[in-house]
Amino acid sequence: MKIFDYEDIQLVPNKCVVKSRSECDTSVTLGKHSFKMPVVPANMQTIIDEKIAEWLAENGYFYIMHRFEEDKRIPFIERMHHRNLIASISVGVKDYEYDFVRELADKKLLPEYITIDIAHGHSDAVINMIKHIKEYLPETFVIAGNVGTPEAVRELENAGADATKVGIGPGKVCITKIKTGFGTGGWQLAAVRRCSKAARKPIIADGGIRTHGDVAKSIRFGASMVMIGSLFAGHEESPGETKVEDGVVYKEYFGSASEFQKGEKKNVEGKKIWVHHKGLLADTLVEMQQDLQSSISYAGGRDLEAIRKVDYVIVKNSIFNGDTI
Ligand SMILES: NC(=O)C1=CN([C@@H]2O[C@H](COP(=O)(O)OP(=O)(O)OC[C@H]3O[C@@H](n4cnc5c(N)ncnc54)[C@H](OP(=O)(O)O)[C@@H]3O)[C@@H](O)[C@H]2O)C=CC1
Ligand SMILES: Nc1nc2c(ncn2[C@@H]2O[C@H](COP(=O)(O)O)[C@@H](O)[C@H]2O)c(=O)[nH]1
Repeated sequence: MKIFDYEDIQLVPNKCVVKSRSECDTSVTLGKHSFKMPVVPANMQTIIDEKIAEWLAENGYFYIMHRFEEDKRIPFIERMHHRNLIASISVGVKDYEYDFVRELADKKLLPEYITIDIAHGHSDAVINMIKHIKEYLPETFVIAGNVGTPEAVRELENAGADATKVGIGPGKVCITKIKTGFGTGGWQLAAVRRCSKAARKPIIADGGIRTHGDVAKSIRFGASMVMIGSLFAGHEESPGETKVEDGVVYKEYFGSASEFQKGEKKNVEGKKIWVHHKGLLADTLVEMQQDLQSSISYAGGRDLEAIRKVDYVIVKNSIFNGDTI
């Protein structure tokens, strides 16, 4: 098994076939809908809120609303549908989530996307929830995760998942790899590759993206979509606290399994960091899209398909993907 991570890989350029990078098409289709870019902000409370979700949907980006304000989910779906926007929400696997899915069906509120958002997705808990959603909301596109192995991808797909999310422990505010010794931290890109070879449906690479070039690398190794937390943290619009130290503005970014999210110190597998204020999210998205257009031109093509076929070299290996403890 070849083991590597984002920082270990360089993609090898091909002859350019476009006159301008602006000709390169970064759009992607997931389920019945197409989006501007194969990128989705992480469904975390310091990355997305309803305002950002609405803005992303209005502007042609994929989004997944987090699941940490449970009571707001139904009014959110109603508001999005009232405006003819896609509703994309998250659920957990606790008993009350089964009732929630039934309530959606009873009210004929059919979200276009539901993401089952659990740390260890290769479990009967997730398999049963996939089947439950498919029974009550058969038209909804179900994203299930998180997993880190081909076996898990196949099992969740067989249970009815329309896409699986790959990444156990590569996240910037993740401490799973340190606290449990398990996961894809340090070899996330190789795990994406292994999983995508087994997959019959789309894979979402989740966690460990540290540069815009990592999006192209994820696509090269089989991802259809890339979930990103830290690169989207710290923007003007980002939810969460702001602090100023020595004239420098910081914003908080915390893990969904951190004490800050959970409100208690139980099974903590996430931490909080302060990131530099980065300006407007819209500007970062534009820059990311331009960089991806450039990646497509280096791949010698006009759309994302070109990236999937490029050669690559492994330049080094490190287990922390640029992170420190
Ligand atoms: N991608 C990643 O690497 C990780 C992501 N996270 C994020 O943190 C949030 C909280 O996740 P999670 O704790 O799963 O959600 P929940 O708190 O909803 O717990 C999920 C359920 O699964 C049970 N469970 C059994 N084994 C595990 C395990 N190893 N890890 C987690 N739950 C387990 C839990 O019981 P009990 O609590 O009693 O064990 C609980 O009933 C999610 O948003 C998730 O995406 C968290 C860690 C890793
Ligand atoms: N182990 C943990 N992983 C977490 C936690 N909260 C979120 N996450 C995962 O991280 C990615 C974002 O990664 P990034 O490198 O882009 O910042 C996110 O989508 C989750 O899968 C957590 O508390 N612990």
